[in-house]
Amino acid sequence: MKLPRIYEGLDREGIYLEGLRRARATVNDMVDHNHRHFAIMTERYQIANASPLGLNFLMFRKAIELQGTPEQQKYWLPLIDGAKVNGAYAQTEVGHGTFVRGIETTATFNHDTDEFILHSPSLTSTKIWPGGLGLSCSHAIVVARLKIGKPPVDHGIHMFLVQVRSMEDFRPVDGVELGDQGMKMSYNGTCNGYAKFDNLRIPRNSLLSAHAQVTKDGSFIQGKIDKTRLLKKTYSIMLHHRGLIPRCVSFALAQSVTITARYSVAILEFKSQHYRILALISQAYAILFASKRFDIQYEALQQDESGDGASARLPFIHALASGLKAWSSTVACAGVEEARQMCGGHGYVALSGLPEILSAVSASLTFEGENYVLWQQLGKYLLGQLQAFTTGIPIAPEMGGFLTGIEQYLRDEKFDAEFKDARRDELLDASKLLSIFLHRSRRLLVTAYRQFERNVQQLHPAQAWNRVMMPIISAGRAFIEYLVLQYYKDYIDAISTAEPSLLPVLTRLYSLFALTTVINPNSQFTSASFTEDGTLSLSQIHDMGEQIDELLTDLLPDVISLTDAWDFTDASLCSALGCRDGNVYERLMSWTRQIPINSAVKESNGVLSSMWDGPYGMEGILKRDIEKGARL
Ligand SMILES: Cc1cc2nc3c(=O)[nH]c(=O)nc-3n(C[C@H](O)[C@H](O)[C@H](O)COP(=O)(O)OP(=O)(O)OC[C@H]3O[C@@H](n4cnc5c(N)ncnc54)[C@H](O)[C@@H]3O)c2cc1C
Repeated sequence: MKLPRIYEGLDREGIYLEGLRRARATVNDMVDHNHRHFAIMTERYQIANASPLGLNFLMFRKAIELQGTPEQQKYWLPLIDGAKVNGAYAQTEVGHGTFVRGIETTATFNHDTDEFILHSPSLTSTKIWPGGLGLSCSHAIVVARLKIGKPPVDHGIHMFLVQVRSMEDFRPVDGVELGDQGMKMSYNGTCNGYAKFDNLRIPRNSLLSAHAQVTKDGSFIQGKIDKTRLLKKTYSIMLHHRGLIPRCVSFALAQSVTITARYSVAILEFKSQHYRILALISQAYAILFASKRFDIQYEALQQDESGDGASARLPFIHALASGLKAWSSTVACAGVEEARQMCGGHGYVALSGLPEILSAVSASLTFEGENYVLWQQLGKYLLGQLQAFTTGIPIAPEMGGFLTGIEQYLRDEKFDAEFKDARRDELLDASKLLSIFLHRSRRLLVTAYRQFERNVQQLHPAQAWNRVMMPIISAGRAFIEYLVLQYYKDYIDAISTAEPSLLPVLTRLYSLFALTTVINPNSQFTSASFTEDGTLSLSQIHDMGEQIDELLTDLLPDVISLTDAWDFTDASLCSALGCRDGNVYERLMSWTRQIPINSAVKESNGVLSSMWDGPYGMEGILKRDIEKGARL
């Protein structure tokens, strides 16, 4: 029962060096054995940007793959794959995160020297947050405004591949100030950092030039690639990274429920524990199945070379990636926190592994598109599709099934929904459950659409949008929950022939996921949004509660198999509470005794000498002169 090394060094430098040690081990493994296992997730199943060498294979490589010329790719990709360079992706600035169009860093072409001058013109233009940039990166993709001519003409935002440290001694090159951001909620094994450029000269071929080039004479040439392919390539980087998040957060949630299930074996009979663990397990599976479906659609888009097909698909996939990312990270983050609470005080201690998983997953609410901004991107798409539908403009093929039938909602007709008078036992039927989610999603979309249409007659569109933002976000969330349930159902349908033995448990889990989304003790909005129009009755909600109870009883014997099925190793969980052998208390106390501060105390007869007689030690407090006459 040896204490994992990550708990040994608790100073900033120690934690970073531990992160680097682990990163080196995984990268060496990839290079030596020619695989890509850790290119997306670390050995602890965190998104690879948690590692100081992670963004090299993730964002740095992808940017060159999609935005570099064949020559640039030929030169750089082998260096990346062989870990001969370590790259970061530097887009965010102190003053500009979500608002990418506001980026201030400039790359001005200098005709005389055939170079760009990379410069941070203000405090707010300082690059901040790039993973690995603080201490570990030799290179970075820097997103900057391209300027050419006298007076300079702004050609918009472009990507530049920039060397930021010497390959000899790893010092920052002249003209770049680099630094670490210090301790964060999590991600402390890497060095998210800042970079300030002071007229740094970089060669003309630093511009990633697949789609736009600057010639020696300073001409700006847009690539000949057609508009759809250009859009596809530009969006692909974002879609790729955004699309990875559901998969990664499903693992984070699954890790937490695995730890909590193993910790809870003796207390699973408590209904609240029983309810919470199984609801969370069902969510982890729902996110995983949805992410698999997204991967298939993303891959199909990549393979689709036809102009029309790809251009029709792209907006849907973009909206899907935004919504799935926002939904899955929100659900996973709340779920990991719930799992932590379920372990009581032990879940709060670092040795449980849960605080690290929680704080890491909470970063995914913010990066790759802040969630509330992403909900709006989805909302914009949905409102646009509904408007197209109502005015007879062709809609995306993926939206056909959803929008066909929405006329009833637009006409305010009474609903004869197929679930309207569904009896108690019918409320477990997969198709009926799906139709409940479809109804709610269509209804909320029409509500938001109407409110927007009303407001936009009196206000500027941006003001109207702002006023209706919350209903739009609710409509987006309901749409994603409907899709996730649809994907879950498709997955079960597919598995019914491939793995029929899994069908009963996965079907129950599906129903539990759906019903606990409707009846969510933690969210009044959720239940209300299913019932407020009266189509689903209160007595049906009561029946759902009873069905949940029965599902919980049926699923109880499967809790451990459902979490073991993720097959996490003890080493990847790093949890005193969650090892496979279930030896919780013995391991917790064994690891606690091995924490360096406790070892030091033990070696000096049970007292940490610096705390007793050091400059601010306890001795000075307890043995201070007591004022005459004072009472203790
Ligand atoms: C762990 C971590 C790693 C990161 N790694 C990288 C990296 O490798 N490279 C990189 O370039 N960046 C990285 N980032 C930065 C990240 O991409 C940004 O933090 C993110 O884009 C959000 O931008 P911001 O921090 O400026 O927040 P803001 O966008 O300013 O958000 C602040 C608040 O304003 C709200 N808001 C903003 N715009 C709108 C709007 N239009 N409508 C409604 N509300 C709005 C948001 O909802 C939020 O509540 C990382 C961040 C984290 C936390």
